[in-house]
Amino acid sequence: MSGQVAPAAAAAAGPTDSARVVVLISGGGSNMAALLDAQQDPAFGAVVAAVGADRANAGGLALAAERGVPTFVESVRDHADRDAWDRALTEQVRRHDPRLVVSAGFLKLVGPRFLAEFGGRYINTHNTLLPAFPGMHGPRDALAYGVRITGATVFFADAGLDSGPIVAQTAVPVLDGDDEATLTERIKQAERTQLVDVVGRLCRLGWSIDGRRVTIG
Ligand SMILES: Nc1nc2c(c(=O)[nH]1)N[C@@H](CN(C=O)c1ccc(C(=O)N[C@@H](CCC(=O)O)C(=O)O)cc1)CN2
Ligand SMILES: NCC(=O)N[C@@H]1O[C@H](COP(=O)([O-])[O-])[C@@H](O)[C@H]1O
Repeated sequence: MSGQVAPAAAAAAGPTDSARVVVLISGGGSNMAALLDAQQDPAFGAVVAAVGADRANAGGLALAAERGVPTFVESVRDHADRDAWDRALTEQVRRHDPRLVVSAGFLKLVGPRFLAEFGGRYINTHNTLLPAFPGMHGPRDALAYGVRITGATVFFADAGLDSGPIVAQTAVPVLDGDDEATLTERIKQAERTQLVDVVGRLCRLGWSIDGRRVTIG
């Protein structure tokens, strides 16, 4: 994965100059909500153009709609096969002409058609310090292993599972007495701060990817 994406307008003076971002979710969308809060500042440099989900009961959809953000749902079960779903998701996202696609708790692996169009400008936030503990249950797996430090990772997604080039990481301690819920929530606090920072910098300054090396600006 290599390539370069230019910054948004030199001085993103407001929403009309901000980079368009599509956010993909499957659940409550607290990371998505943090981006909606951040974009209230015109200097943020990004605006959430749409929020998509793989299921209609994703709680974040209602939250986005309440704030006037267009939403869409593409469920795998509504399509003949996974490739048809991949095509449909790609078309839905394309409609919103994003500079950047962000997934946060989006519980589907996107396929080759999506990556052909958005690879290199599709980031995901994951609630562990990759490459440790990829997949659906990061905090649970970290707790079970007994690590003392975990955290969250933002990376450019590729065809693998949580294996793409890393943009940023933030460390979070595992405390005595933690269970999956307390650790997951502590990670989320740091994760949201990191995601807002990374999305803002990517959109304001642009980025380049050379192999596994990501450079912002
Ligand atoms: N091509 C890629 N797509 C996605 C990636 C990625 O790295 N490459 N990251 C995920 C997010 N993610 C962890 O951060 C993740 C999401 C989903 C799964 C998974 O096993 N999903 C199953 C179905 C699970 C379900 O619906 O309950 C599946 O896709 O069949 C693992 C990791 C976002 N997409
Ligand atoms: N690897 C998949 C996965 O578990 N992702 C995790 O889902 C949460 C979504 O929270 P949110 O819906 O409150 O933003 C996030 O913490 C994210 O790291």
